[in-house]
Amino acid sequence: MRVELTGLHLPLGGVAGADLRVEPGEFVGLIGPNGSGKSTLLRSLYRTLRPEAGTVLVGGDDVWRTLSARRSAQRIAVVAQHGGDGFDFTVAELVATGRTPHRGAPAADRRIVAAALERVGMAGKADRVYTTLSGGERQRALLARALAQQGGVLVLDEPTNHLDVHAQFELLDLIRSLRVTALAALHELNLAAAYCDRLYVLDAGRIVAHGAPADVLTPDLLAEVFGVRAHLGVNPLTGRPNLAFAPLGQTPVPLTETGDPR
Ligand SMILES: Nc1ncnc2c1ncn2[C@@H]1O[C@H](COP(=O)(O)OP(=O)(O)OP(=O)(O)O)[C@@H](O)[C@H]1O
Repeated sequence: MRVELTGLHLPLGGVAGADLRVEPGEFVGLIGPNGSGKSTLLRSLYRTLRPEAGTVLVGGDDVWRTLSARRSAQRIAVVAQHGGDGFDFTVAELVATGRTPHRGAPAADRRIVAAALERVGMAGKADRVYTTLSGGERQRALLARALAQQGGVLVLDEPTNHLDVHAQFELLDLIRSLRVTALAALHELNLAAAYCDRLYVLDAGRIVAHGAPADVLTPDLLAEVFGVRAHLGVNPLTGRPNLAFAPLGQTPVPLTETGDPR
């Protein structure tokens, strides 16, 4: 299912004139500094912040003008930051809320919820109260709810928050394996480079670059947008782009021809 945001102006976050497209089955990362408008832009996609201008198409239909809230929730599942806070639901109850847009048969819904919990490795914690989970367990429960929703599009707002390094890989591997259309706001640029097919860079509400990670994550762009010095290399373990960072202005360490410090 394709996602197309065109000429998007939002009442918050300074998002002005944003164009963004996610092709069916693509995993696209949205990166940018704190406060650049990533969450705000995602909210317009999952129908919680109405655009002032522009269109949000999912599967060819306008989320705001054509689809009802229920129809759009059948297509778009969300793993938002703090998505389950404030509810004393058990994990199974929380995940079952992912079935709300479908109004399916209860027995079938229970099977879908159980399968989603199994998929994220949370089957053993189905009866725990959500608010008693660790940060990483909460992220898995929220992903299970999104899986249970069975939309063709997955929107994720910093899904690797609170996860240890192994759990980060596991979660992003899982998302890739779903082969859904996915758009994720990510802070960890090396994870974005390793997992995303393409990246969009937001700076003060404007999309300033997009493309393949190795084309986008240039030292010049990272200096301008994030205010850091960066070295773009290759992760010797994965062959994917790999960044090393230093504060702008710090004296560079002299390197040998192989890129090692002298
Ligand atoms: N409800 C709101 N009321 C007022 N300002 C808001 C609201 N929501 C967001 N903003 C502002 O819009 C800007 C963009 O916020 P947003 O949360 O989209 O940024 P972000 O790129 O996701 O940031 P972070 O990386 O820190 O999560 C910020 O300056 C924020 O304070």
